[in-house]
Amino acid sequence: MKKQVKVVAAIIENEKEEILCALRSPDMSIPNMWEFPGGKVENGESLQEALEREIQEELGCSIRAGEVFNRNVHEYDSFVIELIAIKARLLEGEPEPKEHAKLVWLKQEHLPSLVWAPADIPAVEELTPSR
Ligand SMILES: Nc1nc2c([nH]c(=O)n2[C@H]2C[C@H](O)[C@@H](COP(=O)(O)OP(=O)(O)OP(=O)(O)O)O2)c(=O)[nH]1
Repeated sequence: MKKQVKVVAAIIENEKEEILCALRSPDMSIPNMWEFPGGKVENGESLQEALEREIQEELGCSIRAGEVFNRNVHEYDSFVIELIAIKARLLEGEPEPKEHAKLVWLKQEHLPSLVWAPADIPAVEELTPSR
């Protein structure tokens, strides 16, 4: 059976109504694809705790994680991911790409212009206005 992972990902919006998008670096798994920053939930953590920890580690800023926005189960070649996208707001600091190749802030309608990790497509579609 394929390994199962539970991953939380942050949908962080700034005051210009732009959303933070992160490019996975060539040496990460699922390389060179865009994602919402986050990572795996560890044993004993709530979804919100996991997300707040991952963002501090990866982007060096603090957030407050809010409600779940989208949940999607996606089967990759070597594992199955449950991706849980959670709305979050910045509390302190500016996001810095400590592990990612690049960070960009994009308006919701421009999100589909990026090449997203396949597991993220439902969350991107839910965020994107239909016209
Ligand atoms: N963080 C994040 N990971 C995603 C998204 N979409 C998606 O398919 N993934 C995949 C990529 C990775 O295989 C996995 C998350 O692992 P990770 O490497 O970012 O998290 P981590 O820091 O906890 O993992 P590790 O390197 O310590 O093992 O989920 C997404 O939107 N955000």
